[in-house]
Amino acid sequence: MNKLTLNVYAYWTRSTINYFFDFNKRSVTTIAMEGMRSLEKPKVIFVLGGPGAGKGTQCSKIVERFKFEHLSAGDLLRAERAREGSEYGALIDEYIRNGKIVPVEVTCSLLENAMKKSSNNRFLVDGFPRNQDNLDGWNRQMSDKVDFQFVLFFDCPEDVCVARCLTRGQSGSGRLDDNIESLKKRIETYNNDSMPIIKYFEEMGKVEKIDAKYNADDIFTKVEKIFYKSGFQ
Ligand SMILES: Nc1ncnc2c1ncn2[C@@H]1O[C@H](COP(=O)(O)OP(=O)(O)O)[C@@H](O)[C@H]1O
Ligand SMILES: O=c1ccn([C@@H]2O[C@H](COP(=O)(O)OP(=O)(O)O)[C@@H](O)[C@H]2O)c(=O)[nH]1
Repeated sequence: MNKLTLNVYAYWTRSTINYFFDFNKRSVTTIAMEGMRSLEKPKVIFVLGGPGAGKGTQCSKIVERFKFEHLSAGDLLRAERAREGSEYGALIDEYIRNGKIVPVEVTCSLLENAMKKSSNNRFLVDGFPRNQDNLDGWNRQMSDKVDFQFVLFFDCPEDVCVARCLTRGQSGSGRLDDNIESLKKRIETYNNDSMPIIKYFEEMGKVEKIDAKYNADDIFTKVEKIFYKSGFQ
């Protein structure tokens, strides 16, 4: 056997050994972890608060810091409304303009599909559940499939909410409902239909409430503390 053949042989032997070691290392640690993670139910946090309370703004910060996936029920509905051929486009349009809450079958399916598509197992469900129909539908379709954590509630005075939404509308949000007529209806829906849901979770000791009238960075400092306390890194 000449020197070149010997080197090729040695190289091949080393590569083969390395391959099996790497494979075995992956199989005991990574594959087991991947397997365990896929068996775990996804963790879900509901993010609630009035229109313009800052839910979306804080969710973006949480995504960056804690690697959650942000599922805004409102954004999912707006995307479905805009989807060509959607059978729910006109219905969603009518509900959003009037600050009414879309039937849960539509919203819950959009949320479930988005969760199925994701490889993440931590979700911020933003702007849902907003009324008893939402909560009942979620309990029927989703509650067994997820590991619900708590409600993150951004408590914000009405006048601050209205001012923020109007500014958002004037700075080109393109939203049909960031105008004073729709806002009056959204606030009414929030007080009549969404507040009782927040109270229900509060009675279960499942609400983390944050005063949301301050600036976004100060609010996030409080949000961070809640997430650390709840075991998220
Ligand atoms: N803490 C805050 N202070 C002032 N403006 C804010 C704050 N949080 C969000 N905003 C602004 O108010 C508007 C509504 O915020 P957003 O996060 O979209 O609220 P929500 O998702 O609750 O409707 C946006 O234009 C956003 O930039
Ligand atoms: O679960 C949901 C979430 C939103 N919406 C509709 O979408 C609008 C906008 O909701 P979003 O959360 O995007 O905005 P917010 O009012 O909190 O600023 C609401 O007024 C509802 O008409 C709904 O019907 N069901």
